[in-house]
Amino acid sequence: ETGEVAATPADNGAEYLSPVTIGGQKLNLNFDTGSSDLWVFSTALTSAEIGQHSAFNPSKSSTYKELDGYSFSLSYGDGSGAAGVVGTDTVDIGGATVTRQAIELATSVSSAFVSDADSDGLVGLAFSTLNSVSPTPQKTFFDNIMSELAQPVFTASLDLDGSGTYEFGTIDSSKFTGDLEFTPVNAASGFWQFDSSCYSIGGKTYNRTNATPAIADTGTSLLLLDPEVVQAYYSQVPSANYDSTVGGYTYDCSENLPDFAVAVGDNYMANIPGSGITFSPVDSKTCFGGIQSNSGSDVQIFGDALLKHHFVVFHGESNLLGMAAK
Ligand SMILES: O[C@H]1CN[C@@H](c2nc(-c3ccc(C(F)(F)F)cc3)no2)C1
Repeated sequence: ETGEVAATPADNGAEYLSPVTIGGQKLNLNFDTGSSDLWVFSTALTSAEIGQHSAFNPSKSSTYKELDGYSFSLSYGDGSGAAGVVGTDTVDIGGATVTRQAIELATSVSSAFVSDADSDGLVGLAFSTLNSVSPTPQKTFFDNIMSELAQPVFTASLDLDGSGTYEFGTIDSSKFTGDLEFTPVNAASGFWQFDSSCYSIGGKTYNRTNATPAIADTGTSLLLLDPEVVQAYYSQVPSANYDSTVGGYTYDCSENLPDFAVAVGDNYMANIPGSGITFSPVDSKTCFGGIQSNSGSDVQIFGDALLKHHFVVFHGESNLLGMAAK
């Protein structure tokens, strides 16, 4: 079995959404390799909360089964969150289908999700150990389907031009160039976590002692690195400075930015060309960088700002992360 869906940029490229059919109802969901809950807007929300979203209506699905007394409550890195009830239903992602997938129906969502009008919820693709359902944590879609897949993998090939895809069960070699390099993942963290101990700026490589590990997180827009790395990068950008009003490093959009690369394990340097560093404009002449600080937290977050330049393989059986240029 295999499945393939488009990954379409939304929210000015801050996220990528893919169509998922649940109990015959189609929703546009954010595939998030940094969390492990599949949750959706539901008709239990108020019409003000639902707004332009598609909301799952359990009473309209002939295959939905409530998990009596089960609930979930989630909060994301940026303080947003959702909470509600849990059931199972048939979930189809581009043809890859799980018949009894736990789906988490939001009965409350934070304002940021209400105003993020394009996303109808999330598909968590980190490890099931991080699932938030009480009293019994539930398995992710990938965990449920892995044994049925032609290969126990899913891949992310994100692209701002709208050509991006998520695929389950196959590695499409037409989607990358050069070698696919695999790195061991520390699944005990619950994340797709690996070591990253060097980086390069404008082609000059720097080795690091006690670098914090990194995670591959398709649900994070930016590349959130240790402060010393971020300061080193923007020290090479004359007009760059930390602007607390926007909460990050900004610079003149006219700057000729140096290339940046960061290690994924011991045998892959993931490069971002200087022309691909900017995340968004702040005003007519100032730009906000895709490289920002993780504020000294104990993990570096390799989000879409990095991942969209690469073909990424998440190998569930051998806990490996594969990276290739494209
Ligand atoms: O928690 C970590 C797991 N992956 C990261 C993640 N963050 C979100 C998110 C999506 C949409 C929104 C909102 F719509 F703006 F509310 C907020 C957060 N989705 O994955 C962070």
